[in-house]
Amino acid sequence: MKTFSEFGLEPKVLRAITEMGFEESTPIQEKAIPVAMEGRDLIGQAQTGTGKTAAFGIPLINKIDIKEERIVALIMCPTRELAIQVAEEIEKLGRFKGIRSLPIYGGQDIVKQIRALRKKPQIIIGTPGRLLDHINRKTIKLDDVQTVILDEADEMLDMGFMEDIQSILKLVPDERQTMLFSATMPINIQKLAQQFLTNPEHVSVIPKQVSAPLIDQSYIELHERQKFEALCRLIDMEAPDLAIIFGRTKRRVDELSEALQKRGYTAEGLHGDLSQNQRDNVMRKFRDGSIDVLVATDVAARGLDVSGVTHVINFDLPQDPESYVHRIGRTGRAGKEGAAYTFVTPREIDHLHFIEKITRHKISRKPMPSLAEAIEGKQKMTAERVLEAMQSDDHNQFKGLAISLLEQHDSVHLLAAAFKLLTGEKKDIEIELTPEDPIRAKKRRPDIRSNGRRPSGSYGTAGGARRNDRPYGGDRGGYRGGDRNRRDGGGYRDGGRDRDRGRSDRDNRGGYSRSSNRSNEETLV
Ligand SMILES: Nc1ncnc2c1ncn2[C@@H]1O[C@H](COP(=O)(O)OP(=O)(O)OP(=O)(O)O)[C@@H](O)[C@H]1O
Ligand SMILES: [Mg+2]
Repeated sequence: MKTFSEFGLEPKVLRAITEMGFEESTPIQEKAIPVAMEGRDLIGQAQTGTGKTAAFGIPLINKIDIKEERIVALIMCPTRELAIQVAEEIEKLGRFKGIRSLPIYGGQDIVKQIRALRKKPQIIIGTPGRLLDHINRKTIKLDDVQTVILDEADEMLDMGFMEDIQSILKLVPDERQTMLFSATMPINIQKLAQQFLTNPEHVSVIPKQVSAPLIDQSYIELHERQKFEALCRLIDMEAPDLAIIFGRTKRRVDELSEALQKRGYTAEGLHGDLSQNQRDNVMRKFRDGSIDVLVATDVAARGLDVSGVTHVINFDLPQDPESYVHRIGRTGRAGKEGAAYTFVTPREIDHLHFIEKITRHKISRKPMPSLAEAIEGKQKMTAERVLEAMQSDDHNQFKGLAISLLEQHDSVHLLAAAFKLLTGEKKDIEIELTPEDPIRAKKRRPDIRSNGRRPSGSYGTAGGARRNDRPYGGDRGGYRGGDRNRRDGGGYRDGGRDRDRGRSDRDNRGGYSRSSNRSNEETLV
């Protein structure tokens, strides 16, 4: 892997990269940065968690003239949380150069945004709905934009976003550099890219499977009514540091997070019907570890980078292979390992096989965790917590109590009772969730995933992409990040009260309707 000093970047940009703890470039960065620095349009595809943000962020920051007082670059993201996160990374990369960037997304006070826009940011990172709002109010002008980036391009160009993106890009001069990035590039992105890109270079780092290599993928076959018990057992057995649980609908997420709380887990839900304030709070708590379990709709499937996520659990099977790849990609990031579990009801098995086929990765079957395994996991966890607490000195105040209790009671009984309390055991609380309908297998012509040249079922690298000659699997060399504290939750702004108007409502809900699920839209994200 190349070190960043080999790209010919400005010293101030290099310094920012070093400060972020990046030592070597990742494969997509190594390939995309030089192409982007030539000013060419590009389509960049690489597995989840492999540094695509910096792959476009670094050349962008390097390129911008610091004296510029106009908006010269536009980054579009499908969700608010992602816009916030990308803005943070851009901010860090541009810190020493003094680049001014601004996130613009729905749910935040528009007046506040207008005030911030007066400071003449050079880069806007936004969600399409709110961007259009500003364009219509003439508070954002795109006449001087020279670089456009669509993060999660396939999602952005999905039917739900297409119209907005078209309206926005019409206002950007044709003489510009346009870059698309995503871990998944369905073949139809080609047609769409033709509209927006000029002679793009395809930069792809997808060895043979599109999902990230360090994720251990398994599924558990069970009935709908067994899911909640299985989930609790799985969490107990696996004792994740941080886990994201994906549910199909907002109602599902609400019910599930409430049920988990009742059973004593620190869980909260994230979906597009919450206020921006609530969404920000949930994300902040998850990033700083004050909740261990995030229950979310697909609003959290794309791009979110929270370090310490060891587990992703698909409580409901995702609608399509792309969603599967992105959901599980919330773990196993930046060279770390992760585990992904998917619950599948008997009627959904075909759909699971379809996902396996398209992603070209076998998902291994695991039995439903037994009660014994769950109890063992929980006990181990509790013992670890107690032993950890013993290492620190701040339990001295309890020593007197311990001595006096031990004089009166049997030590084994005493400790066992304390353990019981500590495990927060609340198994007797009855939980009932509203059942969800099973996902039906959708037969998709296999070749729409491929670039037309590869065998059916192959996951398309972007168009005529040059396949990476070197498998990426297991190569952790590219990641020797220092001790970057990603869980500081910094930069999460308080949401405003205003709601997006009409057309940006999708953005306000933070969700995105997929063309394939239109009829089912209410229940999605
Ligand atoms: N060169 C590098 N060295 C070490 N860590 C890096 C490097 N580049 C990026 N990272 C870190 O890797 C993590 C994942 O990066 P990023 O979010 O950009 O992934 P991504 O490819 O966009 O994933 P997704 O497809 O899920 O959006 C981030 O925490 C980022 O800071
Ligand atoms: Mg990303």
